[in-house]
Amino acid sequence: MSGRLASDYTAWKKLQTIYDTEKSQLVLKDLFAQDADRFKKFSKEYVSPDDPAVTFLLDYSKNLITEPIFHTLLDLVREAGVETYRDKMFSGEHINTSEDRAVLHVALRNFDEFKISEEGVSEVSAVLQHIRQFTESVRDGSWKGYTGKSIDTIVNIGIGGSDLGPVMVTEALKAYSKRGLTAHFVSNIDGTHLAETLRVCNPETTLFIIASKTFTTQETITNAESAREWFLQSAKDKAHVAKHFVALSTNTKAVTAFGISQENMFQFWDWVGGRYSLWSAIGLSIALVIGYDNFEQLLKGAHGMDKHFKETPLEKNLPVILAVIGIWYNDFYGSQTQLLLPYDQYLHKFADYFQQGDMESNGKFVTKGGQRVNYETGPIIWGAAGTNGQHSFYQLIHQGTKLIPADFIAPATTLNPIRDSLHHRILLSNFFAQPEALAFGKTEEQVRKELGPNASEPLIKSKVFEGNRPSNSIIFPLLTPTTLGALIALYEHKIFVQGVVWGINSFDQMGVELGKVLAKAILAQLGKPEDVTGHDSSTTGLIHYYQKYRKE
Ligand SMILES: O=P(O)(O)OC[C@H]1O[C@H](O)[C@@H](O)[C@@H](O)[C@@H]1O
Repeated sequence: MSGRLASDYTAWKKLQTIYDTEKSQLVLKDLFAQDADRFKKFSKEYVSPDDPAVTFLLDYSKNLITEPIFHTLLDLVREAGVETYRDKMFSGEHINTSEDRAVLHVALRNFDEFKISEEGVSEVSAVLQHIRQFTESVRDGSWKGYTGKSIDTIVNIGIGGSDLGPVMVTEALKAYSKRGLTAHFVSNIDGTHLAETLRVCNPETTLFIIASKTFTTQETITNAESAREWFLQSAKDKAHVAKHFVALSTNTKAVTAFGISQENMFQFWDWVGGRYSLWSAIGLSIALVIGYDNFEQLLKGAHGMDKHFKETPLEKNLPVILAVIGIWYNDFYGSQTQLLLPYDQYLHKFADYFQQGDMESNGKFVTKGGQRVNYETGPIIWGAAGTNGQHSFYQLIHQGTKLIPADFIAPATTLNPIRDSLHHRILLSNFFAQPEALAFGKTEEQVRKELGPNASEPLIKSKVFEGNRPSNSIIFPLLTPTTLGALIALYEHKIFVQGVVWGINSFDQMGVELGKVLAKAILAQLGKPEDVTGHDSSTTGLIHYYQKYRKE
């Protein structure tokens, strides 16, 4: 975030030379054969500084690295000033320079430990209390709807950062959720999303949570207005809106203009980025579903990781380790993508969540200093829950032509030990087998032996696995709110470290603007063909085609 080009750093140049000269020797099979201690050297156990029960193991030994490479990568982190920028973030400096804002999601889960003086920080605990009171009254049934019935359904209306975190976490912590309270999430402007949700809602017992940092996002405001219209068809009296609509926002004026009173508004601040906001009032739906105490555990788990990130030397600092390994593939091996593969059905939205978290943060081609980078920045994030991915895209990661680094993530024990944990043992056997297969493959010689002398040459070749495909493995005892908090914060800080090394601003999102502006202009032209002006022939042709069929 110094704004310097990463490729100008001495360590970067050194890494390039190492890559050019040593690449052919970086063979996992040999690296493991040469060093019996490789796993010991390249794995670390995280134990939360706050709670020894929050722990996981990161095994990064199946990466195309040696000790000198690892240390040169850490030199790069040092040279880029990551430690200084980390401390600036924690102290509330305005490191989001393009928007002149602090970046303080760590203040939302701080519980008064780090001293941060920024406007709003002192209000965090009051908002948490507000969340506690409100969630308790909804969950114990004392919050009543307009006909005196308790709430049994919540609908979070929000998009991007005001949707993805709550969706991911409520799915991940479903086992901790209150039965009898159903949560829906409406994000898409496509009327289908709202219509299909409202079909299963009862206006007397439904609470709408309008989640929008800016309270100006077209999708969210339109969905919220339509939900209010639907609600009033039954409730009739506008005064009833207060019992069924609450807002999560930084924009008090727009919230009150919408008709939601200030006491039903849960505040947050401009130093909370949308994709880092699940820890703020945006997490209200999470607290409603899993209860306030579990929500607080989630925050505490993240806080433990914040402390680890802030206080641990670089060579033992887990977000730093993940970040540098990612940089090694992204910038020297030319890998375009990064897989996130949780072997846990509860984490099936983890990759979706970090698509925004990582790609909106680090998908930038200009440094903070305004220079076009001459290297790759943020990777494409994708993934699916194991074992589903194995029956879908794993063919390509095993035998395709691309190098795709993968993070495998799994709990050692399951929250659903059906048939004496048989399912879980099968799941974990796959979690252990896949990184092994990727790393060590299967040689032509092995295939020949297996198939016998009559096998055809093409068949033999098609069954060879070249191996040498890298991965990290993360294994933790059980998926709990605290462990989940720590895992999310681990990846958040990894994104931070990479952004600093690449010299970009990980905390703005200018790239989502242009499409929005064009859509607004086009919306005004959709009526008549003669109104469609100022576009290329392709866009004009597409709109004209639509106009032949439009009914409304
Ligand atoms: O919460 P809001 O203000 O509705 O924004 C929703 C989303 O809008 C845009 O896509 C971006 O700015 C995202 O970062 C943000 O999360």
